[in-house]
Amino acid sequence: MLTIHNLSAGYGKVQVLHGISIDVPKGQVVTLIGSNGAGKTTTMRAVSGMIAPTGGEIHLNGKRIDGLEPYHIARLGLAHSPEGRRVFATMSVADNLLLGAFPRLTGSRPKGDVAADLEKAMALFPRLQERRTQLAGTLSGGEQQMLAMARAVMLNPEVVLLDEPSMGLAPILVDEVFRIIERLKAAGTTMLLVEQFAAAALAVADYGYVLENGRIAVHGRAEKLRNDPAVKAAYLGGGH
Ligand SMILES: Nc1ncnc2c1ncn2[C@@H]1O[C@H](COP(=O)(O)OP(=O)(O)OP(=O)(O)O)[C@@H](O)[C@H]1O
Repeated sequence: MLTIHNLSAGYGKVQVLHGISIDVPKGQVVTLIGSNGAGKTTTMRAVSGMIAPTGGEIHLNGKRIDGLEPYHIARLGLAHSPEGRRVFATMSVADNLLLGAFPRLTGSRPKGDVAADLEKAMALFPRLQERRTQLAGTLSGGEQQMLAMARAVMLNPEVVLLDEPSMGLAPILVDEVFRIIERLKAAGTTMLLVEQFAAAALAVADYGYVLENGRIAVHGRAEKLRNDPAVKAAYLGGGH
């Protein structure tokens, strides 16, 4: 579904990713783990077109997407729920969600029934349903994070990139975020997940990649990585 081949990317003269390859098969959850600064967010940004890759190829559903503009990549079915809850603070919860469907309305993909999808998203995220007319800027951090995830789902995406969905959340909300990821997975959503809680990410994922200094150090079935002594020692100590 999503294949990243030999991807290099960075910021100006600073090269962050040095030829990484990742495969995200249809209907699976793949997690990318690594320490701060390893390049996880940079990978997500390169895939969704927020930064231009300097090398390699990215294919979505067989179509080459590297070098395309972000709106074009979104129209092709790739939704990015970015780090840091980028919601539209002065718009209502419902309007934020409808904006998530905007690439569908402007693109060549089938429009589908946006109103029905809005209700589906509300059912998946009951907290948002309770606050649907409230301005997004007045939501708590956890609720804003859920709004960013729900907005990504409104695209009816082929693939969702979830960047640190649990960042800064109280433990009870972290559990809720992982429950929602489980539900999305059960509904057949294909996801690439970046998470600080590597153990929880590997518990929900089918496959994992460990990124170290912009290179893939290890990859394998999630269960295998969870039992790998080196991965355990470096990434699975404590945490969620
Ligand atoms: N906008 C930017 N301009 C310049 N350098 C950047 C920018 N964003 C990130 N970097 C640098 O790129 C490197 C990789 O950052 P990235 O955010 O991809 O790491 P990460 O693995 O997601 O870590 P974290 O969990 O801390 O977000 C870091 O050295 C970081 O300082």
